[in-house]
Amino acid sequence: MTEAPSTTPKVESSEENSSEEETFKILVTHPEVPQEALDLMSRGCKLIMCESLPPNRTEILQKAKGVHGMFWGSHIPLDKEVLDVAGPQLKSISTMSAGIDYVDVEELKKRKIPLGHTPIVLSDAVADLAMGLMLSAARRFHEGRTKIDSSTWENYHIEWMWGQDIRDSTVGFFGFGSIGQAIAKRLKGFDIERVLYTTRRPIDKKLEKQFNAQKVEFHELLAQSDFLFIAAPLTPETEGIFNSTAFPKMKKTAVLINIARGPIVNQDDLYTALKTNQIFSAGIDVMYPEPLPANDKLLTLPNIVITPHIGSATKRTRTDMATIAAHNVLRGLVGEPMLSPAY
Ligand SMILES: O=C(O)C(=O)CO
Repeated sequence: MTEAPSTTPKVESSEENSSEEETFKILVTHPEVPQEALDLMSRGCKLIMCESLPPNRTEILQKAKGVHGMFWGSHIPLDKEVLDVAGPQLKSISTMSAGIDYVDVEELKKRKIPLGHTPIVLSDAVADLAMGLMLSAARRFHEGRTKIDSSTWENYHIEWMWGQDIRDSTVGFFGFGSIGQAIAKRLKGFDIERVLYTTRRPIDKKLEKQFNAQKVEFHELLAQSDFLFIAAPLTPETEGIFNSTAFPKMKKTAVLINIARGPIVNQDDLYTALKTNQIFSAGIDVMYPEPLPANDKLLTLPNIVITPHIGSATKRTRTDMATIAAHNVLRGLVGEPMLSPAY
């Protein structure tokens, strides 16, 4: 990779004639950050490693004082308290995630601290998982497994375990950024009829053409989609938007897939929609809370496939995310533009 900053990160010493060369200190908030990223950062900087698993806020707060950079390796809230504890010398932060809903972005902007994150590089892995959820929810993988376990395998019925066809379907995207487009690319082999989408930001006309995609209003997306992917960030506008008002507008045969953030869907309302067959099924990789308690009522339903937030969980993807986050932090320290700035 050639993304290292053009100068070696060094603190400008405030002491005249200081003989001791000071180096930047970077707080690494997760003990399992891939070695490639640690090697990059430790070349010119001193790493302050957090050791707790699961990562814990108390340890982060204990170790944050006086650091210049933060490699934020978990989804623990990154807020005013953390920034206050760290102090005014803090000049660069990167998350190791695409979503930054757990970061107080306004507070960071106010303090003029650059923030990096790691979108794009995970889009393929997340899209692969989304395809898996789509197929397994459409064709009832989870329910099928329970039929085997309970010796109720009854395929002598012609209509037993009928699922939904993907060919000739209308696929909707709530959010059509990098992840949505990676899913649409994969769908090209499935002979779907058309793609509908909603987005905050307009997308390139060339992309619309490439995916035969059409921008629609949210209510049309709900009414027309046979498969509906949620691939948008969690914001005050998207929180809870899939709720008891939205589900009755969807087709009874619709399959909902969420690989973005749990709270975009009102989970109680999703439970009711699945239980009462307002929609056919769902496949979700994200939910709330995470981890989902083993006694959560969603887990009692036959028509939902649930994975434990593993969208980006492959060795290559997580290593790339960590490496990009490390470059972001290093670049922020020397005042260079980050590889993938969040703003
Ligand atoms: O990077 C993120 O935001 C994720 O949730 C990865 O799955």
